[in-house]
Amino acid sequence: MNQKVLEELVKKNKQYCCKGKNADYIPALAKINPNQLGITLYNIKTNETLSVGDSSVRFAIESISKVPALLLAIEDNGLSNVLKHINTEATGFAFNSPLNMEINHAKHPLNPFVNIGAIETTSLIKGNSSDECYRRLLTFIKEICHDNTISLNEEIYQSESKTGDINRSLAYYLKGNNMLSKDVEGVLEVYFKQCSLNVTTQNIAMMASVLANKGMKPWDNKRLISEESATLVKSVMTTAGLYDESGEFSAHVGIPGKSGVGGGLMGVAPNQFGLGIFSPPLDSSGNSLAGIKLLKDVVDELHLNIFD
Ligand SMILES: NC(=O)CC[C@H](N)C(=O)O
Repeated sequence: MNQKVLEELVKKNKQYCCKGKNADYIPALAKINPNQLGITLYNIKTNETLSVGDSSVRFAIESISKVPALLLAIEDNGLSNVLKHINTEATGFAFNSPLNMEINHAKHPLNPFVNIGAIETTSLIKGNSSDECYRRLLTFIKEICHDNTISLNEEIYQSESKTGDINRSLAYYLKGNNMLSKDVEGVLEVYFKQCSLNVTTQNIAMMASVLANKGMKPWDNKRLISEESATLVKSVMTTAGLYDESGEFSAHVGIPGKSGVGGGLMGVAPNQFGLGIFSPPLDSSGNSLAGIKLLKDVVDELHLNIFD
């Protein structure tokens, strides 16, 4: 694919920005300009980057941070220990639903990519204080995104924290059922901060390229995560990366994906590309509406569907 083809696809899909709605349960996200669409493709074979549209705009990573948090928790504890705390079942429920825990009287959160499982995941990151856990996660995110300038969006963090009572209820549920070993407010501080990091589509494409490249950073060929954890994470992204829209996404787009309510969307084309997309207006499941349409067009154009 060349620049011109990608520009055409962005132009074609820009019309969908007005069909979705910015997240507003985090008030700071409601204020973001909705008329934005950007994409970055990172080719892991040639190390070339292709970017079009609003690809250097910084936006809140939100739930895409659940991927690096899980990867770091696995690096810290080993995969089998993490899986003693969190299952990998696709839940089919909204990302913040308490049903992600309660169904089947589960003894663990059902999935690391819905909020209750993500809070549990964050609690598994090692550190002597919540600040140290956050710093370690930030360092890891800078490394996997190949960008040392990634930092906290203070306004979004304050907004998340002030309005985060559903997440608080999920964390207290975990604590009350002896599933959270750390203090609730400390874990939530790390979780709200990880969601409030400012990233670009370039950053997301780089992170996706490490997963596409079986855990090796394609830009320097050094291993960052184990192949085993890259494989596991891609699989969970395929079944649960887009919450209650994951089945539709897999059926119609056909690559591992992970979304965030800031409008970000990560796509992984194994052994080929890392993809990062940004467009703030969301569909009813909380996923970037124009972002999914654009990703589908790119996947079709490049024949990346893993089920083909
Ligand atoms: N789906 C999302 O991106 C949700 C992340 C957001 N910070 C929340 O916890 O509600």
